[in-house]
Amino acid sequence: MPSTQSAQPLNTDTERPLSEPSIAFIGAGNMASSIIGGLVESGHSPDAICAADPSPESLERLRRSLRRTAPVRTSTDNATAVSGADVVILAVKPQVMSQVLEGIAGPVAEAGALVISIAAGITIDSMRARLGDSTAIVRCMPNTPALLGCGASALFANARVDAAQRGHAETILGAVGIVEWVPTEAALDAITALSGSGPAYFFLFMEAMIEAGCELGLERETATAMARQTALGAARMAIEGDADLVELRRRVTSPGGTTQAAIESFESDGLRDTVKRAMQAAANRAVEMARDMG
Ligand SMILES: NC(=O)C1=CN([C@@H]2O[C@H](COP(=O)(O)OP(=O)(O)OC[C@H]3O[C@@H](n4cnc5c(N)ncnc54)[C@H](O)[C@@H]3O)[C@@H](O)[C@H]2O)C=CC1
Ligand SMILES: O=C(O)[C@@H]1CCC=N1
Repeated sequence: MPSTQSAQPLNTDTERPLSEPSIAFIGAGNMASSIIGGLVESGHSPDAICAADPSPESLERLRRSLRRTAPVRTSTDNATAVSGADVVILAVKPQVMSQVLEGIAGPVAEAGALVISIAAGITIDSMRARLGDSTAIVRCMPNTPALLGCGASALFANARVDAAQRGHAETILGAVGIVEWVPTEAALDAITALSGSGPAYFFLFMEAMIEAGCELGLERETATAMARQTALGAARMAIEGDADLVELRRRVTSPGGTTQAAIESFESDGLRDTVKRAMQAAANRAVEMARDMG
């Protein structure tokens, strides 16, 4: 039988590859749990991951979500988790970010860690002001489908981030979906409005379709099953199909048929403008949240 030993050199203290960064998650809620789950399933050593959260309930939910794999390390103290980490992932709500950064600035500087923030609307400048000018920072906007490994994350790095650290950021977020680097930090506000908040738009559209289906006389259970499967099928065709979105739509739309009647109704009701206004509102809110943080 061939040996299954890792080809990479190992850190003899921990038996994990030297190239594998140790990662501290600050906040162990929904997004952190998704990313940790993806990392562990893609082969990252659980003992190279520590999650800190003051809420024992959050830590317990994280442990339960990882019940099929070896447990990650946990702590109720952020500074303890950060100590010695190569990468620190900030996965707390924007409202507590200021207090969190002040508590970990010392250990982050000491470890020379890369900081990756997934918080909406928290700028690199505001983090740098609390962590120090020399801190390597990546701002990331992921989304909740990360939970199923089909997330979409956009990344922007400050000038302190080196090539190896960019690689770490890509590997970590790549464990739960696709990753795109954006050329400016401002582009992240647009990304937040598109893919960060986007899953909720599709859920809302599906809710509206289910309600309309019920009004047309369907049982709710039937309407729900058909709407869900239609969303899945459309998403898969958009990604895996052989044509662009306009062509895929054209193929459903028989001239003078039912789809044309519906599309004309959407267009005359201003669906495209409705979407533009909603996404503008989301992007504006991201900018406001950044201003509130200062
Ligand atoms: N939910 C979403 O769709 C997305 C969320 N985000 C961002 O991800 C971040 C986290 O969001 P969720 O995971 O949804 O929130 P969540 O509420 O599920 O998790 C936040 C966790 O932070 C913990 N926490 C509170 N104070 C803390 C402190 N001082 N130190 C350490 N942990 C603390 C809470 O106990 C909680 O477990 C937010 O900044 C949000 O803007 C980004 C993209 C999508
Ligand atoms: O609603 C929010 O503020 C966060 C950011 C993107 C998705 N959820």
